[in-house]
Amino acid sequence: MKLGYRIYPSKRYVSQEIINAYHEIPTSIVSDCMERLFAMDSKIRPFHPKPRMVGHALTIHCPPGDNLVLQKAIEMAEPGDVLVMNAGGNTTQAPVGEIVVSNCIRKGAVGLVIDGPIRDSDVLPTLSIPVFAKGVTHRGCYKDGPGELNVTIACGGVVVRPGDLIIGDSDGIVVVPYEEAEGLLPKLFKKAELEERVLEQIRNKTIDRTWVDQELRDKGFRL
Ligand SMILES: O=C([O-])CC(=O)C(=O)O
Repeated sequence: MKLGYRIYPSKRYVSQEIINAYHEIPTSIVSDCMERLFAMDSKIRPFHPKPRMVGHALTIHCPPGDNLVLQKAIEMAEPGDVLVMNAGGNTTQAPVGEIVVSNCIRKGAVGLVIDGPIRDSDVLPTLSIPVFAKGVTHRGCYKDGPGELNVTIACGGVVVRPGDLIIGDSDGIVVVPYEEAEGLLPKLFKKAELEERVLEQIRNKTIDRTWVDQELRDKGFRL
């Protein structure tokens, strides 16, 4: 297929059980458990009061200032998809507003992530799915193309492939490679339990903090 005009179906979906399990875990823990290498740019922020989101990536690659193939992506979207769009990092034209998000809701998508801005910023927080984006502008996009769907993209400094797991909350977005989604779960739950134990020890004042001085000494500090 001709570069710049590739449109592929996505056939990779993790199970609903895996999606449900990720709903229990904050992005901070997922990110820590992947060595903090899969975090999207923190400039991509939620524009929604309840931004918790877990779904499989439907990837979109549009030229800056254009959203023609995003319109096609909406019609290809399956329930549970997160539409993830490389908009070229352009923050002067918004590919996504109330009409796009309402159409995504019609298709059962669970969220959108754009390395560009939104518009209709008063309305988007009132809709039923979150949008993560880099800012706001009233200026809209053209619909001329070209563009690509379900190809490997970069978004917010992370590689995203069709079907990768996209997890979002108030802290931002983390991407779990499709092949790792199930295998990572035990590590995530173990870390979540560990953090809960530490917080309990802080609350009941039994926390052991001797490791701080030990770590400093190991690094050559003279205390
Ligand atoms: O359709 C578009 O170009 C984006 C937009 O304005 C909307 O979603 O409301």
